[in-house]
Amino acid sequence: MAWIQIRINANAATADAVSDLLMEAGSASVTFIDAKDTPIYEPKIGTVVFWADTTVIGLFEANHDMNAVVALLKRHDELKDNLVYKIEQLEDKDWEREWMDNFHPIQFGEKLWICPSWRDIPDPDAVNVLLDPGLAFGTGTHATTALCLKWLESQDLTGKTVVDFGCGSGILGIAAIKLGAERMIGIDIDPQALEASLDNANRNGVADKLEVYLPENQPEFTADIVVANILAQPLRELHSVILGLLKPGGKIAMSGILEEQAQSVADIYTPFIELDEIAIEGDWTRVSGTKKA
Ligand SMILES: C[S@@+](CC[C@H](N)C(=O)[O-])C[C@H]1O[C@@H](n2cnc3c(N)ncnc32)[C@H](O)[C@@H]1O
Repeated sequence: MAWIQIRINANAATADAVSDLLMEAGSASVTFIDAKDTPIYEPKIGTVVFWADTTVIGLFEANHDMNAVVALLKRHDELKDNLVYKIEQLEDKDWEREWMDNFHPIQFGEKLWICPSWRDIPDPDAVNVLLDPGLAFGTGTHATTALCLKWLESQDLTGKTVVDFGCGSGILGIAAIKLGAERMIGIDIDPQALEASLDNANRNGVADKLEVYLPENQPEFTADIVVANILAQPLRELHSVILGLLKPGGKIAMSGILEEQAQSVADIYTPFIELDEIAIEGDWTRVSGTKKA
C-alpha cells in the first residue's frame, strides 16, 4: 500500500496539539522527531516534549485528502498563521523503517512494559507486552492509551473477564491478560484492529484467552472489567451498550476524552457508575468507576 506523510514544524507549545489534530484528521500513526535529527521521541509517560524544534509526522493512506488535514491544523490558534509543513509520498517500507526506529519500550506503573516486538526487553522479570500495532491504533505513546494502561496496572485482574471496547492493536486487553485476567474480549469497528489484536495475542502467547468481534457480531455476555478508549462522543452515544457489557460491581475505565469533555461523559455515566476522581494527562482524561448494583 502507498502512503502519504505530512511533516510539521512544531515546538513545545504546539507539538501535542499537532499530534491530537493529526489523529483527529484520521492519521494512521503520529511520530515526533527532534528536528535536529537526533534520536527520537518515545517520551516517558507524563513527560512533556520540550525540544525547541520538533517535527511531528502524520501518516495517511495515499488517497487521503491532505487539504482537509492542513485546513484542520490551521484552525488551531497557534498554527493558523505559521504552519510550516511538507507533504511527501512514501513507499510502505520507507515509513515502516522510520516508524520502527522511533518506537521504544515504555514502562507503565511499577511492573508493566509495552515493548516493540523487534526490540530487546529491558526487564525480563516485568510484565512485558510485545507489540506490533500494524495499522491499528495503540502503541502506548498516546496519553489516552497510557491512562488506561496505568489504570489496568493498578487493578487486581486475577481471573477476570475484560472487555477492550475499541481494541485497536489489542494493547489494553493483552496487557490485562498479562496482568492476570482470564479472558479478553476485543471489540472494534475496524477489521484491521481485530487482525492486529489477534497477531499481538499470538506474539504474547495468549491467543487462547482472547476473542475479537466486530460490534455487529459480538455475542451476549457481561464482564468484570471494561476499558473503552474511544472518543467522548461514542462513549456518550453508546453508554447503554457499554454499560450492558459490565456486571454489577464491575469496573470501567474510559478515555479518548478531552479535559473539557470529561464532565459531559461523567454526567451520562453517573446514574449507573460510582465514579472515581477523573484522571488527567496532558489534554486528555480518564473517567473510571464501579457499576452500581
Ligand atoms: C483511540 S483507538 C484505541 C486503541 C487501543 N484500545 C488503545 O487504547 O490504544 C480507538 C479504537 O476504537 C475503535 N472504535 C471507534 N469507534 C468505535 C465503536 N463505535 N465501536 C467499537 N470500536 C470503535 C477504532 O477503530 C480504534 O481502533
